[in-house]
Amino acid sequence: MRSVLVLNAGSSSLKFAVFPVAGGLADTPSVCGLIEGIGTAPELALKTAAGRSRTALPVAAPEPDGQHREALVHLLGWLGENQPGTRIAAAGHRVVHGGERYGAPVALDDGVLGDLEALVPLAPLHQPHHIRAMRAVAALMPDIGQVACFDTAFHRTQPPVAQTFGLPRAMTAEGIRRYGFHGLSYDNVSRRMKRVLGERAAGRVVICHLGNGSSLCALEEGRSQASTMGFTALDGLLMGTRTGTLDPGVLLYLMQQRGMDLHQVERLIYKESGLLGVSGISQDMRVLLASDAPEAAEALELYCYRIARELGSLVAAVGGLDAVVFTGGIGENAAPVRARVAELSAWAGLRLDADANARHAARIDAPGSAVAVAVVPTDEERLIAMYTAETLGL
Ligand SMILES: Nc1ncnc2c1ncn2[C@@H]1O[C@H](COP(=O)(O)OP(=O)(O)O)[C@@H](O)[C@H]1O
Ligand SMILES: CC(=O)OP(=O)(O)O
Ligand SMILES: [Mg+2]
Repeated sequence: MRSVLVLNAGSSSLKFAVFPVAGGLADTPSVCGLIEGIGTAPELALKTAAGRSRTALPVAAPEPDGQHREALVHLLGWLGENQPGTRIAAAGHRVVHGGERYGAPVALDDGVLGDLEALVPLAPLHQPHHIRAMRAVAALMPDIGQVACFDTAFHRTQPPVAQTFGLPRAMTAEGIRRYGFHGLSYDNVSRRMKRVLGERAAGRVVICHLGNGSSLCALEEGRSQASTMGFTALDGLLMGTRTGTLDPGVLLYLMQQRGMDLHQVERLIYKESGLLGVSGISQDMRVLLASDAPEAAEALELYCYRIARELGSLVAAVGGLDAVVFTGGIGENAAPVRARVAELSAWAGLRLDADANARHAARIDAPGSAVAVAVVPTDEERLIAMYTAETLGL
């Protein structure tokens, strides 16, 4: 069956989903999963109608480009053997940074690839891996079309005041401004939240995308008005390994007084901080929630406190609050995080139904809560498949 292959390539993982397109785009993928541990001990984890499985993958190439290509070769080989009817007609990619130029999905060519490469310094944790996956697909399946779908695109509707730093205006004109990320997730959730929120979906809504990377987005009439992430995916909330908002004076201090160089600072703020750095235990929310260590509790409290403070800032940006939506691996699954954020945001009118929250129900606000609170699982892959099929006219 003609299908779209959706790829979301990260530093050590390749998430994928295959959506049949014959007779219209399927709602659910025929198969999805991820290859994780690329660079260490790669494993293919799959979800199909038949159930779940995990298989270790032999990978020989020493360098990351080669390993990503091998991971893709394994995936395509596996699809050929186990989903024999599947014919990949196109590939759609999640791309974290689209810069100033890309406000909508785009068919890939050498010019676009060059532009995306120029944005690598703005998203070092993500962008190089997307480009590797695109090159690997081009080498292995030269005849299929590829589409890049951008995390930044959804935020184009923000007013200039929400996009501007207090820098000299020439720098703003050069594109040094707030872009915002997780846009594919916000786009997808905003399309589906009406079912759960009714009329409030068109009001002032804050979506909390809480995953390994975490951010908030304030929407009005389903359009992005402000977000906690800025020029890069470092800004805003505390994350798995990223600091979130940090007084820039700390960076000057570390470089001037401690002699840290650029690479050390980059590693510190992207990879060694956040939940991992504060707890000293793990970046994984499941591990922290299960831990009795006071350091884990401190990291959790800081994570929730930062969300609640930023939520207050977004309420100010849109002048009120009608609904809050939780999504992402943490937002969808970590009831204690939702409970604590709601408790700290009681002033804004949030009150949770403890049982509904514990069950991860679609609506978790208590009767009489001034603000509606919902849990809406995000599905970035389905949206990428849709944009890919639309862009290529499949
Ligand atoms: N059942 C769960 N309870 C609590 N946290 C969870 C659960 N499942 C996943 N998570 C957390 O979700 C986070 C990953 O979120 P995800 O959206 O998959 O991240 P990303 O897409 O950025 O890799 C991890 O911190 C993980 O611990
Ligand atoms: C933009 C971003 O932070 O993405 P992720 O959550 O996948 O790391
Ligand atoms: Mg994610």
